[in-house]
Amino acid sequence: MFSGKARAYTNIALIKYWGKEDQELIIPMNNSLSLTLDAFYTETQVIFSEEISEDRFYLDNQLQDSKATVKVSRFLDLVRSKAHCNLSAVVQSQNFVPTAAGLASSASGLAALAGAASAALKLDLAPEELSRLARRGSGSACRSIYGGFAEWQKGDSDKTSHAVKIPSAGFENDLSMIFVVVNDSKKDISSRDGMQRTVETSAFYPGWLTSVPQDLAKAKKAIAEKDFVALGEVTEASALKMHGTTLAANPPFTYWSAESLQVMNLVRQIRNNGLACYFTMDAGPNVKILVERKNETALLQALNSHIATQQLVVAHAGPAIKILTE
Ligand SMILES: O=C(O)C[C@@](O)(CF)CCOP(=O)(O)OP(=O)(O)O
Repeated sequence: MFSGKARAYTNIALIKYWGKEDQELIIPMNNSLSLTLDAFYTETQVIFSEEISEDRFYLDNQLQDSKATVKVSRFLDLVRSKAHCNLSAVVQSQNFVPTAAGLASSASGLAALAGAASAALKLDLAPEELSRLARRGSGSACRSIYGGFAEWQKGDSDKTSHAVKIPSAGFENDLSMIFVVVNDSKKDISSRDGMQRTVETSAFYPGWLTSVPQDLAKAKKAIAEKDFVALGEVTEASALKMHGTTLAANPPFTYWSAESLQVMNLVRQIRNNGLACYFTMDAGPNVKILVERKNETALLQALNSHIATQQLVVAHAGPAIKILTE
């Protein structure tokens, strides 16, 4: 019996990953840059044993259906082949999110799975190798191996496509990210499906792709110079351009709801009133607001005086993945 456990934190991209060059290997079309956060994480335990006849996957103590289990099994096959092991496993994943409103991310889940499974089989992977493995589970998961700021270098092969930590002299500790949980009933299009449709059909996609390198350079310069306004501006621009591509997809779609737009407009209004804050958006209606930690309370007050219904969740910079001893 071989057991391993890991805790991995979610990350939010400031320069977005949106589109794959290789679906199977999950090689992206562009580099991306993220901030790992402390508010949401996943703890996963993996037990390989001769006693287990087939892979089983429990999420928050619920046995998952065959569709979800197959995805986990395919990922475990990667780990088993690296370890020359053919044992089946039980996977127990627990999402620690302050609200059930769909904030759990595949990034923390797949990163924790990669950490736990490789630890169980004593693969002893270096962070870069663990990032490569997590990438095979979900692209953004490769960034959750690191704490603080991480850059996913797209590379052009399984070996060269992984994230690296961005040196930041602790700038991440000057930041807060506030999640405005916008409850939206309509079924989201998964990021995997959304980006595939966009790459294949959107007239705006090439424009997005050509804009990423300079945005990435701006973001890295802003981090190096601890320039919050520059980082916020390029973060908001990256999100708007990424989401702009979905409007020109066929069929067109958007992840934004009416409430999302209201919150984005409120962020602009608060910023125009003199409080530096910037939003970003991913594959859902929730709005994430980047603010300097010293202005966190002022921003929460401004938000609370305008939006009563939504939930606000405050996050700060989070740590690297942690392999937990049994
Ligand atoms: O996180 C970002 O850079 C931007 C997004 O969140 C925008 F929605 C995409 C994340 O995509 P992911 O879930 O990693 O896709 P997978 O590789 O198909 O599993």
